[in-house]
Amino acid sequence: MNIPFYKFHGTGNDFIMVDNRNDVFSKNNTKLVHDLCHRRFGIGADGLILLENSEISSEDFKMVYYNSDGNQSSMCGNGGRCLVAFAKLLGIINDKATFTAIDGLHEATIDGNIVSLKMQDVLAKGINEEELFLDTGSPHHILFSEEVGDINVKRDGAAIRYSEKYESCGGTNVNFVQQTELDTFLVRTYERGVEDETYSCGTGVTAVALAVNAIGKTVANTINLETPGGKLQVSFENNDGAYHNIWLTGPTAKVFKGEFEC
Ligand SMILES: N[C@H](CCC[C@H](N)C(=O)O)C(=O)O
Repeated sequence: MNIPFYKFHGTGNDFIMVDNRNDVFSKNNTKLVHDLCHRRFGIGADGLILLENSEISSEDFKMVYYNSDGNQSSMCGNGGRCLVAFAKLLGIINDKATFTAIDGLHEATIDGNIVSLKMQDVLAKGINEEELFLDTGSPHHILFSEEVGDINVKRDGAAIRYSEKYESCGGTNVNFVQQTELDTFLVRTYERGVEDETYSCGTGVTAVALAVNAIGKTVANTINLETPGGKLQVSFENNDGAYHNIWLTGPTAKVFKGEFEC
């Protein structure tokens, strides 16, 4: 069977998008997803995302996310943003969306190629710079640096991702952060399940934005995150460490359409 796909990226975090409302995709075929995401022998992507019908009629669709290792994984912020753009292209939505992902319900808005995605609430009480870990739909360890450009992200990220500290919980993503202005931070991310640096990570920059506010590096509640793949913005409200009304905003792009056999 030939299955059509679209290739999208959100600030360089790139995905194979499949309209699976007719359940055409073999969802337990880890090898297929891995091979499709392979940068040399496949289409090439950080992940693969299925758009499916939601069991809840008031929702526009459901998101199923796979990392490029072929395994289903936790929430993907950039992938969620790209999925909203994909749903718009398919004519499923107009300028707003409500969908279910593995971490629950998400609202989103789209204006041109800019998608804003509402993230789940996060409790960031009592965190400190020495032990910065937040789960924003995916797990994120955060480290600060004077010069993120000098870091070997693949080597140093993997060391933390595979460390004993995170072994029992399936590992973590790792974000290296450099403050450049009061409300602006450079972020480089090692992604679990890609097992390499990605050009950006939506749940990662969300974790960074909440963390820098929670530990007092900024009092801003709209944070600019600059990643190798582009610029993202995270805005939020904070009630004594309980972060809510968290929105991840940034560009998305459709790169090409194709089809694969399976
Ligand atoms: N690799 C992540 C999921 C994708 C996160 C990232 N692509 C994003 O935009 O949030 C994990 O397995 O925890």
